Amino acid sequence: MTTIAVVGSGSWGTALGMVLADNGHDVRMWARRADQIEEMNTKKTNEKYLPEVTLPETMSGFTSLEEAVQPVEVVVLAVPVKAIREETKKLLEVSNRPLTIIHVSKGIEPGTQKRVSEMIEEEANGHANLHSVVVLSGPSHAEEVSRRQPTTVTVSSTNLESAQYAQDLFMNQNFRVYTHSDLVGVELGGALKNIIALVCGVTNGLGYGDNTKAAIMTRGLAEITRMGVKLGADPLTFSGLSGLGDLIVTCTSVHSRNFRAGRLIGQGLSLDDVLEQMGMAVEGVRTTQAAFEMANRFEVEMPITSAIYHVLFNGIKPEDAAGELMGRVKKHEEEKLTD
Ligand SMILES: NC(=O)C1=CN([C@@H]2O[C@H](COP(=O)(O)OP(=O)(O)OC[C@H]3O[C@@H](n4cnc5c(N)ncnc54)[C@H](OP(=O)(O)O)[C@@H]3O)[C@@H](O)[C@H]2O)C=CC1
Ligand SMILES: O=C(CO)COP(=O)(O)O
Repeated sequence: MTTIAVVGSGSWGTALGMVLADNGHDVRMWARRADQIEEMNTKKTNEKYLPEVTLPETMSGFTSLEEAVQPVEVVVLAVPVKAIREETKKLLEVSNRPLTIIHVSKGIEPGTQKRVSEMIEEEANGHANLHSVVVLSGPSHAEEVSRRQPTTVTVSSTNLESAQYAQDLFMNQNFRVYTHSDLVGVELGGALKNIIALVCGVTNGLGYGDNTKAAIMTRGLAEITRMGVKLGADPLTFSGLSGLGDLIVTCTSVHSRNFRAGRLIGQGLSLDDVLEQMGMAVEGVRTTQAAFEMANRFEVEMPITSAIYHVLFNGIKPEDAAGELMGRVKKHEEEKLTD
């Protein structure tokens, strides 16, 4: 039995806390809202994020980050990407133990174009108590994990032993965990598929059907792979769980917030209205901005990312963006990814 803190008690943090509790670990959940912690401790529910789910007795909630992390050497960091730097900083300040941080967030930071593990390492600069950073990613909606439905994910780290440690913590009969050595590819796949899911949602909102969805998913994977290879990832990683696997689940599942947000945009709502209506992390929006910057910076062609960027941030109508994509110059489908 290991004592583990989960920082962030939204859908994903809560579902992963349940997996750890099922595995016999003592799980200390942190949330910033006192009413939520009160609910989790007394009613054993988290109605806002995972309705109709009962939390295990071995999950306890804390509003004090210090209290939550004080006895632990492993933290699952489960906040939206925009909160990663702040929570990492606070976490390292209040802990006096060597920490393994398992991050589970899927996105890239606009402005810096950093992956989440890079943001964590940057914030830890000067702190002796960061032992290692692991990413956990793959096709895994919280709603299904919390109902103990068979799910597979991948963990990756520059420190293989830490990835194996995370694998052992999470692995059970319903939750199968693979290790992977390509940290860059695993993080990029998880982040960039959210953009493609947004676009699939937009096409759905426009009334387009399955041909369009298949086109966006396939050509989306092509541009994710193109960018990944440019940044040093193994192209094969994008055919794995954290690439194609997560792309499939996010572009096709009713649970996907990115897909649902995209659908509302396709139906004509403004981005602000959509984000307010969703009330949960829609990571694809900020990651679209970051990926658009990366495409320009590294001169990588990402036409689908570019189209949704102009829809989200420049007022281009979704149907006009679709027309632009279809009217691009003739192309050969196969491409050479490396020089
Ligand atoms: N949901 C899923 O199925 C999956 C999600 N992920 C990834 O996990 C990450 C978290 O997503 P998810 O749990 O779904 O998001 P939710 O929207 O369900 O929950 C977000 C959680 O983070 C907290 N939070 C939001 N902003 C801040 C902040 N600035 N500082 C501290 N805490 C904050 C929220 O607290 P409050 O309630 O107080 O606002 C809430 O507890 C995302 O990167 C997502 O892509 C990955 C795989 C699956
Ligand atoms: O990453 C996810 C499933 O693997 C969750 O996707 P959404 O954030 O779109 O719900």
